[in-house]
Amino acid sequence: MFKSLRTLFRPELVLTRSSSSYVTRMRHLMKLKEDDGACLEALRSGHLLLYHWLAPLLQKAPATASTPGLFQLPAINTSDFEGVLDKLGKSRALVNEAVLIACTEQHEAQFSLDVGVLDKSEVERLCGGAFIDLRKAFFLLRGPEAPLVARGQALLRWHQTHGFCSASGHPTFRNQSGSQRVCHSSGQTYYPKMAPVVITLISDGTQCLLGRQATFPRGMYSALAGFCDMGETIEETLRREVAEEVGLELDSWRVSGTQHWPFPQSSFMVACHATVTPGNTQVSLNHEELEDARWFSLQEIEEALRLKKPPRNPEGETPTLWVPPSYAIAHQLVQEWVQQQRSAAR
Ligand SMILES: NC(=O)c1ccc[n+]([C@@H]2O[C@H](COP(=O)([O-])OP(=O)(O)OC[C@H]3O[C@@H](n4cnc5c(N)ncnc54)[C@H](O)[C@@H]3O)[C@@H](O)[C@H]2O)c1
Ligand SMILES: [Mg+2]
Repeated sequence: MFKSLRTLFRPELVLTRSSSSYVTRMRHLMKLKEDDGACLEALRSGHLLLYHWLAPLLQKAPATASTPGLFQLPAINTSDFEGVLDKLGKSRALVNEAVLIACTEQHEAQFSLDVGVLDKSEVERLCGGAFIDLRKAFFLLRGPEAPLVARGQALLRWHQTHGFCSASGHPTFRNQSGSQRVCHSSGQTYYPKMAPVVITLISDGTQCLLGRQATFPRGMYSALAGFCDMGETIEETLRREVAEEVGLELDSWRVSGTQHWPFPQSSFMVACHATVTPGNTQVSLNHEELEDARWFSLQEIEEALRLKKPPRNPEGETPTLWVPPSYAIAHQLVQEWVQQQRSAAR
C-alpha cells in the first residue's frame, strides 16, 4: 500500500507561506515543462497518479467520524511502479509516457500515467486501490485531490486524442513533460486546450433556477451552462445561453469564480450569479437542450445539499433532487446562493 498524496501535496498551504516559496516552485515547474532532460530526471524521483483508460486509481482513506467512506490518491514513486512493471513482466519504458501535472512544496514532481495497456485488476492488487470512473471519484475525494486528478486525466485525454496534425495528417510528437506536441512535417506546435463555458445560477430573489439534460442521472439538476461561441464575451454567452435554453431575459449578473472541468474535452468554466425580476420568471424550455428546468425554493436546495452522495432514485419513483458534487462549480454556486438567501433573511 502506498502513502497518500495528501501528505505530499497541499496547495492550500501555499496561501499561508511566503510568496517566494511559491515563486520558486512555479519556476521549478516551468523548467521541468520546458527542459526534457530535467523533466526525465524529475520523473525518476517523482510520483505517479495512475489511470486505467482515464479512470483514476483511488484507495480508501482512513475513516474519521466526519469523513467516513472517503478515498484518497495513492502517491506511487516512479521506482516503486517500475517494480510493479517488473512483477508484471512489462517494459519499464511505459513510465516515460507519464505527463507532468504539478510539483509538491518539496519540489517533487507529480505525473499522471495511463496504464490501460496493463491488466487492471493486477495493477489494483499490486498498487492497492481501485480504478474508479472520474465522475464517481469527484464524490469520493476531498480538498485539492479532486482538481489534481481532473487535471491529470484531462492532460492524458488530450494526448490520446491529438496524436495527428490537423494540417498535415502526420503524427505529432510530445515533449517529455507533455506540455505540447509538435508536427515535424507542418512545423505546427499544439498546446492543451480548454473550451470556455459560462455557467450561471439564476435567482428571482427567493428561488433559484436549475435545469437538467436528459443524459443527467435521475434527480440531478444543475446550474445552466453553455459553451462560448467564437468571438463572444462572457456576458454575451451568458445572455444568449439563458435566452436559448429557458427563454428568460436577465436583469443583472456577476462573475463568481472559475474552474477547469475535465468534461467533455476540458472546459474552462466561468461561474456567474444572475437575477431576473420577479415578474419575469416564466420558463420557456428548449427541449433540444434541456429535459426540464424548474424554480427551487431555499428549503428544497438545502435538502439537496445535505445529501453527501447521489440518492438511489429507482425508476418509477419520484426522484429526490440532488446537485453536482462539492468540487463542481455548480455546487459552489448553489452553496453561495443559499448563503446569500440566509444572510438576506437575517
Ligand atoms: N463543473 C460544473 O459544475 C458543471 C456543471 C454543468 C455543466 N458543466 C459542463 O459544462 C459543459 C457545457 O454545458 P452544456 O452541455 O449545457 O453546453 P451547451 O448548452 O452549449 O450545449 C452543448 C452542445 O453545445 C455544442 N458545443 C458547442 N461548442 C462545444 C464544445 N467546445 N465542446 C462540446 N460541445 C460544444 C454541442 O452541440 C453540444 O452538444 C458540459 O460539457 C458540462 O460538462 C459543468
Ligand atoms: Mg446548456
